[in-house]
Amino acid sequence: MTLRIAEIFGPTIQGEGALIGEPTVFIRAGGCDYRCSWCDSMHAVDSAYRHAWTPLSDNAVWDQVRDLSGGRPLTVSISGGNPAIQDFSGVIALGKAEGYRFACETQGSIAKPWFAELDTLVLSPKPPSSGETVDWAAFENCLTAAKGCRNIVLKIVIFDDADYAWAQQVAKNHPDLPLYLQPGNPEVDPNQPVDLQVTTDRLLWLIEKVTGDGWFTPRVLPQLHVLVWGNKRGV
Ligand SMILES: C[S@@+](CC[C@H](N)C(=O)[O-])C[C@H]1O[C@@H](n2cnc3c(N)ncnc32)[C@H](O)[C@@H]1O
Ligand SMILES: Nc1nc2[nH]cc(C(=O)O)c2c(=O)[nH]1
Ligand code: SF4
Ligand SMILES: [Mg+2]
Repeated sequence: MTLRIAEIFGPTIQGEGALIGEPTVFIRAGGCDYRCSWCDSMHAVDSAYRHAWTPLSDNAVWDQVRDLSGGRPLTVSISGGNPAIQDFSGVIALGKAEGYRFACETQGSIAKPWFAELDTLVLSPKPPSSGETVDWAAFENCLTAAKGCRNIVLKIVIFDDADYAWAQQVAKNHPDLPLYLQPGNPEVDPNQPVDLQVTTDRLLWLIEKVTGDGWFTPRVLPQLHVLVWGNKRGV
């Protein structure tokens, strides 16, 4: 299988959601079926960056991950773009044979059989502020495809009150999925510093919404990598 890869980097720490803080190597797939207005990874989405996406075989991808991790098994995070456009089953098989674990981040718009091979599937359906509309039938197909994956979680980005209300409805419809909320980052230019006060104010706003409403099921987390590195790429 030949994969279109925007970047492979690490080891770093997983900055978001269920595996926050866990050492990981990222594989960022090139290409996405969405165009979220606030996407922080447009270099893996917009076809203007296509020239920088490298066609790599499963083995070539795996060799890079092994080199970056020094051959010591860790959790590999497959993100993008939408990695579900492509077939990562070969890479996952190569890694599992060497004792590595796999997590994948996807918006839940395309289901793939290889979801069942993952240790963690992060489904991140997009709220109204993204400008995208969720196809809930496709989302359900992702859940079905992932049967066998022990850790399926929801991660929702919240920019405003409408996103927050939407997340509450999603939580109601999926009470069995652990839910992680993260404030949206409005500053996504990799060449501009992030204002940490703005970042923590948005986190505080979200924490106060959740606690004020007595909504005690989600976990509220910052993007740890943004606090540490801002919008720097490759971390
Ligand atoms: C870049 S996306 C790639 C994977 C997949 N396309 C998805 O959206 O889940 C990885 C995660 O970053 C989140 N994200 C993207 N832009 C963001 C922003 N400006 N602020 C906060 N989270 C953001 C997405 O919602 C998603 O949970
Ligand atoms: N450290 C770190 N954590 C992340 N969690 C999700 C990321 C992503 O862009 O998919 C990401 C990323 O790019 N870096
Ligand atoms: S689905 Fe993910 S990668 Fe695609 S545009 Fe939205 S945030 Fe960016
Ligand atoms: Mg990111």
